[in-house]
Amino acid sequence: MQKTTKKALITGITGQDGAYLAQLLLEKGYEVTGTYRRTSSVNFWRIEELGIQAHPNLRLVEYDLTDLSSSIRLIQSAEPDEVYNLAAQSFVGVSFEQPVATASITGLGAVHLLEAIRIVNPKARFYQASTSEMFGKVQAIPQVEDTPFYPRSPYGVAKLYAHWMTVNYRESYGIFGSSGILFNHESPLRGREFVTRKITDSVAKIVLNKLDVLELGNLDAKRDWGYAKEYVEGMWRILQAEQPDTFILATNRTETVRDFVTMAFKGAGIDIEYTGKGEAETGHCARTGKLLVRISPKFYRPAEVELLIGDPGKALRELGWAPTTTLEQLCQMMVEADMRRNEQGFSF
Ligand SMILES: C[C@H]1O[C@H](OP(=O)(O)OP(=O)(O)OC[C@H]2O[C@@H](n3cnc4c(=O)[nH]c(N)nc43)[C@H](O)[C@@H]2O)[C@@H](O)[C@@H](O)C1=O
Repeated sequence: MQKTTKKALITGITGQDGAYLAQLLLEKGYEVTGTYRRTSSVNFWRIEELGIQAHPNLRLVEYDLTDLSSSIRLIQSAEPDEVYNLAAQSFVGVSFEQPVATASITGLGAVHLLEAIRIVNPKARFYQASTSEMFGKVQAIPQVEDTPFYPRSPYGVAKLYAHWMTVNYRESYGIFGSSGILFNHESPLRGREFVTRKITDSVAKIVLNKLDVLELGNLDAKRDWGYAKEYVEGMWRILQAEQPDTFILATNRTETVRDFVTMAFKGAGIDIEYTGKGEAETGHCARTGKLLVRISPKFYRPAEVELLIGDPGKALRELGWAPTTTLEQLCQMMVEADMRRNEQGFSF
């Protein structure tokens, strides 16, 4: 592989996508600056699991993207050719409880970086992590780049603002600002607050007798789930394009949360059967009848996104990007990782 001498800045390096993207860029020869937020317990387990935390071309810096002057100093010191804005308050459920913080971090944070680029180095390329949550109450099936947006959560609204500001800086100041509208993307590095990882971690715990029952919210929600490691390759390709633009990354397949639960238990050798409807629905082991899944209203959201399915045709045509990992393979990979972690007595 031809090595590059470019410099990249990744905000949110402690997250799933930040870790995978850092790994990819380091393999390509980039010098990477990765930012993390000061919290009481900064967590580097993902970059440690990928074995890149001590890479000589990786520099970790503390940064708060709600602060404009820090953003300016960050662009000055990192001197990036490419900026990937992956930092966010990214949990949809939490955004209903913390709408203002979500707006500030997820929405305004992107503008701080855009302003810093405009002031310090307008030639730096900017990638904004946009999301299928912007389609929310979907206006077309499947969703494509020009499907009208209709966000259904404070998170979706904040991301839509950041998305349009990226377009606006592109059109107003000629900044190479691109948006990847990524549909759900999962992996063994996914946080346990998200439903797929919650499910695979719980399946492992149930099999190992560390948990009794898996409690979930809306099992009917349908999502287009892909493999995060492939999606960060798409992010990189988006910034290598000749022109800044907006691209959907998705698999064009949608399944319910219930289907994912069935798949995950199957991956651990358990067939599950469901009875009842709505809040009374339960899932049982087909062989023993043991209760495995029940509904808890506390996991319902005030407004739900019922169905997402994206058409990644433009990314295939213009970037040569296409996902290859099936949902069954992805689910199996996650179940195996969680079995291993729980057997070893730790799980993040
Ligand atoms: C693309 C997009 O993808 C993600 O957003 P999300 O789709 O909200 O992801 P999730 O895994 O939290 O929920 C998926 C579905 O699953 C339902 N669901 C049922 N029961 C539980 C449950 O117990 N926990 C959770 N978390 N969800 C549940 C829940 O109601 C929803 O319908 C983020 O990365 C976001 O940052 C992003 O941009």
